[in-house]
Amino acid sequence: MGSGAEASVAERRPFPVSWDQFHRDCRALTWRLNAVGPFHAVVAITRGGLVPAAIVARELGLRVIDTICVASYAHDKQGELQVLKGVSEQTAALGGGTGKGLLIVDDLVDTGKTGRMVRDLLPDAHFATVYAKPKGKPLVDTFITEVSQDTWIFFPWDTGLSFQPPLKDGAA
Ligand SMILES: O=P(O)(O)OC[C@H]1O[C@H](OP(=O)(O)OP(=O)(O)O)[C@H](O)[C@@H]1O
Ligand code: HPA
Ligand SMILES: [Mg+2]
Repeated sequence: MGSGAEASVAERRPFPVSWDQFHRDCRALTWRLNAVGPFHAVVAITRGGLVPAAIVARELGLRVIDTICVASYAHDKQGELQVLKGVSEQTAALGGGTGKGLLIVDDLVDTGKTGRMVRDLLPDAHFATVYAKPKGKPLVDTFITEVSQDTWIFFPWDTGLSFQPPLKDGAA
């Protein structure tokens, strides 16, 4: 980097997360959220937020779950953020129009662009993510694990088991 250009996935530190680890981190997140709530509903930021939202909602006993559907990254490159769908009128009313008492969940904040957008839509909601990078951290109310900005998190739903060459054969 250094030229201002965004690093590709290959240039970043890989941080692979297993299903087990993700589940544990979501449960840890819920412990913190349980001390902050109660919440009327969970709002998942699609698509990555759907998985932690299901686990958090299960742990908190919440059954009203809505989505804000966004599109931005094409694999690792972030384009213009597009809101494809906002929360329903019913969910908006539960949050008094400003999101008070709503719990927004996403898998991570990176640059904070998505976080800023949801904060603009629902300024009084509580925004929680499982992972946070430094640039996005100020936008999140609660998170579990911070990773460096030059890290790329590989989520279990994006990855699969594959052969790893031994270290002595040149594996990183
Ligand atoms: O802080 P930011 O730089 O905005 O990046 C964080 C967002 O990027 C990823 O979603 P993505 O847009 O890749 O879509 P997906 O959830 O459908 O995978 C991730 O799930 C967050 O929502
Ligand atoms: O580190 C990341 N991993 C997966 N998806 C992402 N979207 C933005 N940053 C990341
Ligand atoms: Mg996402």
